[in-house]
Amino acid sequence: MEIPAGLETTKRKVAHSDEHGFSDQVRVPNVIVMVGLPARGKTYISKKLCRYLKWTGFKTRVFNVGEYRREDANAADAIHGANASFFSPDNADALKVRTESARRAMEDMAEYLNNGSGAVAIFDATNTTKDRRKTIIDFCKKKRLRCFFIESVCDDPAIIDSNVTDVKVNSPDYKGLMTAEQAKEDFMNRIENYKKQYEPIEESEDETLSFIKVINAGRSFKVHQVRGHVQSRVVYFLMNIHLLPRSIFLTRHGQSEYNAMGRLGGDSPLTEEGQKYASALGEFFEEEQVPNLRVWCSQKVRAAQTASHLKPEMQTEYWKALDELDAGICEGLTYDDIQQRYPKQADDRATDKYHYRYPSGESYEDVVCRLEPVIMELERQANVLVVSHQAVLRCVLAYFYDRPLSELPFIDIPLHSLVKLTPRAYHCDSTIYAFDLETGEWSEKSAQLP
Ligand SMILES: O=c1[nH]cnc2c1c(-c1ccc(Br)cc1)cn2-c1ccccc1
Repeated sequence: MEIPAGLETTKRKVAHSDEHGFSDQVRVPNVIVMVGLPARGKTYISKKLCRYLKWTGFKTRVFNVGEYRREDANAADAIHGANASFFSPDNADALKVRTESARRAMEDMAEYLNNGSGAVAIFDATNTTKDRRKTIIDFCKKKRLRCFFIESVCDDPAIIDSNVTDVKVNSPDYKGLMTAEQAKEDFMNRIENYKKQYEPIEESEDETLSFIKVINAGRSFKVHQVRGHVQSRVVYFLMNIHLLPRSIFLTRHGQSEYNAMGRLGGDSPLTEEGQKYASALGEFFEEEQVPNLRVWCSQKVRAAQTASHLKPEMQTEYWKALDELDAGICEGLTYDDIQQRYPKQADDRATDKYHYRYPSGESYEDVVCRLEPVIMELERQANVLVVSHQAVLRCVLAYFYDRPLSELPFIDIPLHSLVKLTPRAYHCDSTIYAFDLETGEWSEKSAQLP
């Protein structure tokens, strides 16, 4: 009997299980293993990936073998500093310390994933030999962990040079031991030592291997056997990030009628004061002359009015995803109203402000979820100004500042202030410009946030 098109029953989705018997249906902890010569951005990728995965709700931690080695080396005292000779393949003592450090890091990783409720562990080390990778694969099989390799291959001298200059010369390995020039030269020798034994990943080494090769900081990729949700999110993230210097500007709308009345949400216009801020914002970017600035604005009237003083050629785009957290049945109320009418709601919100969802409304967790595409597009872009709302900017700043989600709902975002974020290798420089309505002046505060 012919089944009308579209009504055929879909086959019951059988849980896909790979050759290790890991099925997609159960939570399989993920190990992400970095591979690459020194100064190929392994720690850069590890930190950035960890920050992104944590923000999207995966409990993630980086295990950096260099930190373990420095602990062991200090304890052993046998090895002086960690200059290039420490990394010579002929230095048996040092090799012992390095192997022991890697072993300890792997044990801690398995503990974190199997007993510490971690979802993802990132193993940040060179892992440049087939032997070392085989050890890791066997270890993960034994501990029932899913393994994904990220190899960073880079032969662009400019990128390597920026890496050594930006991060290596300040490495704890050299602290106080030598000048920046000496440190740079020593580090180039360390790289030569690693090159002697470097075996790039090849499919032939293990046909079940899941890996991505990132070539020259994302100029091209080779992806092989991606398995599961986390690995596909990781691949997607790596294909969207870039190293180009740029700034991200964040501001709330100017004061609105509802702000002045202490009312939540709504879609009210700006007050006189709010309009003053909007006009000052236009003047700020008239003077700042930020190259190719893109303007992203929520679809609320108060935000659109705030962005209306910016030059038309700045191509303002309106994103619904940037709208304020929806307070549901509490929209338009003051906090006192809520305390009177819905005391239990007020209590629940105070108990867990991040997960609390307003009836018929949203939670901060819901806002993070709808902002993920905005964050991904911010990673792709260059200079962007975001004109949005308090709850939304708390989520965006928590991402760039790497704040725990529990702290996110408490990040301070005053009205009439503009945050300029400049992402660096391992942290974010940030400048806060506060506009004073009385004097019509901007004051500036800089901070290097972790
Ligand atoms: O591929 C590199 N080779 C040398 N260095 C590098 C990279 C990358 C990198 C790697 C993958 C992707 Br997707 C994007 C950037 C970042 N960095 C870096 C540069 C300066 C400071 C800290 C890190």
